[in-house]
Amino acid sequence: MRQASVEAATARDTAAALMCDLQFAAADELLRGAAQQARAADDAAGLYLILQARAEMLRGQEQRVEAVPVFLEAVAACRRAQGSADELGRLEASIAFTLVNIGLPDEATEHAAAALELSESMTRLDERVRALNAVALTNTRLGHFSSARSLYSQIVREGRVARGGGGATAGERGRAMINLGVCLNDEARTLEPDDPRRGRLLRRQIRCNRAALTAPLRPGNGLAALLNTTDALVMLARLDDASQQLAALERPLQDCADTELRAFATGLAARISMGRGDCDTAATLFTRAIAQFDAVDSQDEVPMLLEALSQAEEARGHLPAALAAERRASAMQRARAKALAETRLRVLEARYERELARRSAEAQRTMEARVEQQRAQLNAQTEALSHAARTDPLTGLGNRRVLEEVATVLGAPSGVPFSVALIDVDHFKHINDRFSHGVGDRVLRAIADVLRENCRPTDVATRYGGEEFVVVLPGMARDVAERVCERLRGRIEDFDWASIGEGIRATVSIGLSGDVCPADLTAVLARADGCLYAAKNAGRNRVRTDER
Ligand SMILES: Nc1nc2c(ncn2[C@@H]2O[C@H](COP(=O)(O)OP(=O)(O)OP(=O)(O)O)[C@@H](O)[C@H]2O)c(=O)[nH]1
Repeated sequence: MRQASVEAATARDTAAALMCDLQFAAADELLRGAAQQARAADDAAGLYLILQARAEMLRGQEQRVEAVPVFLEAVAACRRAQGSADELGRLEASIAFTLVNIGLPDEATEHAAAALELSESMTRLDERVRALNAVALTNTRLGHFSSARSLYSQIVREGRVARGGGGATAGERGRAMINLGVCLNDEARTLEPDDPRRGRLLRRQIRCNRAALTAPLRPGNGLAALLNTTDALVMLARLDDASQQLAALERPLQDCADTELRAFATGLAARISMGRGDCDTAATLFTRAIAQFDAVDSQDEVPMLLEALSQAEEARGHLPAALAAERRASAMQRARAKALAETRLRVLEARYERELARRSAEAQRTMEARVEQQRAQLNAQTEALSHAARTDPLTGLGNRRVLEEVATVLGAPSGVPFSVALIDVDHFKHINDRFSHGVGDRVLRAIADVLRENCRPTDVATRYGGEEFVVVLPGMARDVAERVCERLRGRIEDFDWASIGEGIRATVSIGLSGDVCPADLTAVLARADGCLYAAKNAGRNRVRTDER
């Protein structure tokens, strides 16, 4: 993960402190502002930090639908900031949990799949187990019971391996066992009462919840596990066992602050009475359970309880009450379907918006990459053209243009003396005429190689034209330059000319103009040319310098 800005980290910490003081509105405002700044500064890592904090806060505040777009943007920012598999997996799992809990398991599928894939490379076992839990829960809600069951078994196994590895993983393991119980119960509900698999699933559910109680659970989760067991006993028509278990839970339930759990227990007691044919008590208890759920505005169980109440009222001959319960159940179901459709629409809008943002960012990146590629091509072409324009194609040495550039640099009053050697191949016309123009070319290339190999990196050897070369020797006094020229001449004379062709021999004459500082290169070359003329006149294959 890239480094988040200090501002983003500070905003996140300040918001966390505000949340601790239950100042959620202030925390939300702070996080929104900080997110805006991180977006403007293109600080993906900071944006991820802030959005994750805000999404978790909204989720904690039961504002699950509002949390979805924030989570979606957080995961995009986390990807851009090259977040780790643990970080990304946590976010994907959170999105899946959130979508499942708002009743949209279909929408959760994509995120569950991402969490599953990331779980392979997650290094934190608690995060990995949490991600697998999210995937299994999504599968349960989609009715993919068998894959959910095998995932839960995997989580329980991994949790057991990591038993020494900390409470967080053990907690996830306990939660996985409870969720497995829910999964078994959901599957049992899809089967006919006389299906033998139903009994097997419910008995396994009971075993599973009892096993969950051996894991370190939050108090509410322990009670939920026991109530789920009671639920399975009721479904198995083991009413006495169910009743006994419920009686044992009476005290802990009274002490428990969770009204929903108490309402759930009342509903179970109602179903036990109903199973025993005591419709009067059942009707009273169903009505109480509904009131308890209504008191905490918890709607999930109510339509089912209303339908059960309607049956109880009908059985006791209270038809208007039966009808009223049925009407409210169907009104609630309609309202729930409508709310769900609206929620789905909002989630889809949020995803669509994110997709648009992703595409436009992608298009921008593609465009930038293309521009960059074209720029690189252009630079390479310019470089190649400039190299070609400055290079003699036959020998690969610099050409006259390079010499002109050197002249401009050396013409500046830098105080650095330099020497210039004008080198001319002796009787080159004769070589061409006797051996061919091709051999002449090879002789020129060989001389260029000798010059290249025997000059310092700071010296500039160029082909001046035809069979003439110029070597500029910066910072070199005449007497030293003369020795260098003598060496060059000797190396050329001693070159293995027979390697080019039988009978070939080539020498050069060199005119040297030395200790020039600063000077006009044209004038210097004219002086060197005078020296060259002298060398030729003196019999060739020799060096002549000026001012001697
Ligand atoms: N093979 C070949 N010959 C070239 C090239 N450029 C110039 N020449 C030839 O080089 C020869 C130069 O001849 P001259 O100027 O008469 O001088 P020279 O024969 O070297 O005699 P001196 O300089 O007096 O020793 C000409 O015949 C040109 O055609 C080239 O790129 N390749």
